[in-house]
Order: sequence, then C-alpha cells, then structure tokens
Amino acid sequence: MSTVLSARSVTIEAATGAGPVKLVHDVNLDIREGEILGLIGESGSGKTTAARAIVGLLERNVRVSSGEIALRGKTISSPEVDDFRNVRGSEIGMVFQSASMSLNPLMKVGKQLKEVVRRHQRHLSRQQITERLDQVLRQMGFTDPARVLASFPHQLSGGMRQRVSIALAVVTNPAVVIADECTSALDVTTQAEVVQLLRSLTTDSRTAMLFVTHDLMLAQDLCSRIAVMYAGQIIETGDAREVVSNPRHPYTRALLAAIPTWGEEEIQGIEGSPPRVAADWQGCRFAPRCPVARDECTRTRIGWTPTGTRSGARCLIVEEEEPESSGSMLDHV
Ligand SMILES: Nc1ncnc2c1ncn2[C@@H]1O[C@H](COP(=O)(O)OP(=O)(O)OP(=O)(O)O)[C@@H](O)[C@H]1O
Repeated sequence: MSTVLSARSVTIEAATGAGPVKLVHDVNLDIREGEILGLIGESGSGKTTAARAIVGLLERNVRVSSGEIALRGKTISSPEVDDFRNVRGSEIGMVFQSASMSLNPLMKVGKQLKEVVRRHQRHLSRQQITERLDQVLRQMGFTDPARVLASFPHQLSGGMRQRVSIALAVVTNPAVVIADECTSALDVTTQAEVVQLLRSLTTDSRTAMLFVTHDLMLAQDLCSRIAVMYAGQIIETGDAREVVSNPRHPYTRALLAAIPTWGEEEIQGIEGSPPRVAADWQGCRFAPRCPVARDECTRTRIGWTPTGTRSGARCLIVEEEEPESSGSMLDHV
C-alpha cells in the first residue's frame, strides 16, 4: 500500500503576546491508502492543530515553522510552501465535530454539494454531477437522496446532517479525509452509524483517513493504527490493537487505566494536568505526572525508540527495554 499523506518533523508555532509558542513539536506521520490513523490525546494536546495543518486551515497566528507535509510525495506545506489551493476539497476532505461547521444553513443540501463538485471537478457534465450526488448520498446511507438534496440542513436530524457533511468531504473522491472529533457530538446509535460509514469509505474507496479523537476505545475499534499525542508531541504509535493490548508508554498506560469499566469501584484518573504550551522544554513532558519517571527523564532529550517496523515510543524506559535501539530522533509512524 502506498503512502498517501506524510508529515516529516512538523513543528507548528503560534505567535502570542508572550512570543512564539510551539503547539505541535516534531511530528512524523504516514497514512497509507485504505488506512485509518487514529490521532488520540487529551484536550489541548495538539490534535486539532496537527489536523488543521494538514488541510491548511491553521488560524492566522499559527504556522508550520519547520518540517513538511506531503501528499503523495509532493510537499503541500512547509515554512516555504503553502500549496493547499489545489488539494483542499479535491484531494483532502475534512469532517468537523459539528456539521454546522461544514454546512451552510441557508442553502439546500443539493446546491452545497453541487458547488463543491463544480469547483473541483469542472470536467463533469450536469448529468454526471446529478449521478455523483445520488451515488454519494446512497453511499452515506440515505435511501431517498432526492429528498435530502431538496432539504435545508435544519430539516434533517443531527445524524443526517453529519452524514451530509461527510458527503461534502468525500463527494470529490479525495485521497485523504481528516475527521476531527466528528462523532463526539452524536448519540451512541448515530455514532455507530457514522463510524460504520467512515470504515466503509476506507475499505470501498481505499481513502486514507486521519481520525482525531480523545476516545481510545473508539480509536481501537475503528482505526488500523494509533498515534498518541501528549503536550504537542507524538509519544507512542503502532497497530491499534497492539497499542491498546500492549501499551509501551506510561502515558498510554495511564490513559487506558483511566477508562471506566463495569464493576470497577474507582477510576484511576491521571494525577496532575498536562503542561501549558511553552516556548521550549527539556526532557519528557509527561515526567511530572509519570508514576515511573526518574530524575534523568526531566533532564535528557528523549529520542524516539522504534519498537517494530511502524511502531515506537518516546520514553527513556522503553529505550532501555529495546536493546537494539539507541533512540533515534525520527519517529516512523
Ligand atoms: N491560535 C492559537 N493561538 C495560540 N494557542 C493556540 C491556538 N490554537 C490552539 N492553541 C493552543 O494549542 C494547544 C493545542 O490545541 P488543540 O486545539 O490543537 O488541542 P486538541 O488536542 O485538539 O484539544 P481538543 O481535544 O480540546 O480540541 C492548546 O493549548 C491551545 O490552547
């Protein structure tokens, strides 16, 4: 399977009143055709910032300050390149947490979908556009596409609106879909439907997907691979089931222990809170909350330790457990 999207040593900075701060630090990602990479982490860990960088939707005071993001090997973002015009909407689709972020409340669904197709696929005839709209809505589970096309967003239920916003993201058959917490505002039944839809997109159309969530169990269920973020860094990656069944980083272990289970009297929350974004730091950012941290964890620069061909962790203890490794600075996700 070929790599569709890659991020290489991407650092993202925000200009603030107190000077530049690093929101995302040295992130490496690879997503292959038909693969769903789950990007997980607590609130404020930098997931949305990383996802928005991939679609070129960073806020005005935020920029990729080093590294590069490439689509099928072609750089689309780096400190020198900002080339999203031709890829956003056509090659990269985005689904947000709330359908209201994608849908125009004053325009019928059909018109909104048509506009996207006309903008990005000018070669299609009117008939072909009509056929494509019917096809994409059926793919999204609608049995009566004509009714949906003739509706305003407020005439649809929350779940239907989210399915329409997914249709908007995929109507041009993009190579990659970025889905940011797109199921978290939905009730459990609707969430299950949307998850099934996202899964079918990657199996039927071989779309690559970045699925941003704070829900580790959902990520395990939906995703082929997982990248765990903490305080702007990726601290562990690997096969989704492997990360959940055999977490290597103490933070991933703590996240799993914090998930409530039936019959458990006490949930083991993670003591303390994540550090605030800072200009720079030394050592492991999780060390102040880590139950197994030692002095050197806060003093040493922590490298990336590969634990398999496409897995690894950023932790001194994992480095010691992997005899072959000396801790490279580049994480291969
Ligand atoms: N434009 C900005 N300027 C300065 N700081 C920002 C900006 N946008 C985000 N941040 C900070 O960057 C950090 C990461 O935010 P981000 O939204 O990417 O995290 P997240 O993991 O997606 O969180 P959530 O799950 O709550 O959406 C946070 O500390 C946030 O306050």
